[in-house]
Amino acid sequence: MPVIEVKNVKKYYGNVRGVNGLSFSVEKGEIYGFLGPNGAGKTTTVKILVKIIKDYTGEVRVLGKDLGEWGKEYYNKIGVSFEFPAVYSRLTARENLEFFASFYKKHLDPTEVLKMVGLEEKADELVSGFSKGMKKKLDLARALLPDPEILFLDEPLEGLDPASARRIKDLLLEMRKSGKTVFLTTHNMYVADELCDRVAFIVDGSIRLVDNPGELKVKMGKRLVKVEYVANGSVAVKEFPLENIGQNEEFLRVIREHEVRRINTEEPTLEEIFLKVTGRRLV
Ligand SMILES: Nc1ncnc2c1ncn2[C@@H]1O[C@H](COP(=O)(O)OP(=O)(O)OP(=O)(O)O)[C@@H](O)[C@H]1O
Repeated sequence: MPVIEVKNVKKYYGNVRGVNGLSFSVEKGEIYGFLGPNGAGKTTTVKILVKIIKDYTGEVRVLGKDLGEWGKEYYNKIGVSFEFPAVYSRLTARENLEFFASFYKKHLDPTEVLKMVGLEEKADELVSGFSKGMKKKLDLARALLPDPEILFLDEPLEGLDPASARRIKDLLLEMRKSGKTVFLTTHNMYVADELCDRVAFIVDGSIRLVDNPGELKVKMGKRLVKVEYVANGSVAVKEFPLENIGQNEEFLRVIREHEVRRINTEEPTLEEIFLKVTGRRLV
């Protein structure tokens, strides 16, 4: 069942295209990655979905209702964390969450949420002394407070050290298991590849391609088998198409007649696919 349905959405800032003819849908319980070059329209899309931008044309339905029909209760159903953390420096981490919690009728326990993002030991420290990564984690904690059905995250792992990033990735995977939906934007292809059930490539304000990262690699790349073997006393390398490898006479000859050192299958990375689809460089 789709929780987000976007049909032919357009938003212009004067003459400047934000998004133009954007259509996609996100299923309940998936981690959906929105990928695209700078200026493609990712932030514009998220701003439309969280009701910051209202003057768009086209149809947007979230959790079964037209976006225009949702009132304040919408913010009990969604959690939003943008690239730049929206937290107060003069309060402690716990005070921040208690403050934001006061806006909700129902919310998770701030101490629990701090534990979820790995900030329990910093709970009573002032945010003014927090690093960029700690603020990012606190902002995610803030987004988690209403126990939202859908989480909108802009570059959720930006600035996190590897251990923190792992913890947040596991948290997002756990949320998915419990039926929550995560909509994230990122420029990090490894993050997208590891976390996302589907990725959408947005170019010039509309979607160019949507698929599962694993499927994409099979479809977009010619999969090759690379064989390293010893010939005349030195190591040689040959590549063969993976398709029907068992019937490939040349491949069979090489592995029968030589000492084989290594056989690898190679597939394109999501980064290579991104560059192919968008025709641009990663920034
Ligand atoms: N407030 C605004 N006023 C005018 N133009 C804007 C405004 N916000 C965005 N734009 C323009 O709309 C286009 C899409 O921008 P958007 O921020 O949605 O892209 P993005 O995909 O999020 O890019 P990035 O990866 O750099 O964050 C860009 O050309 C941008 O300059």
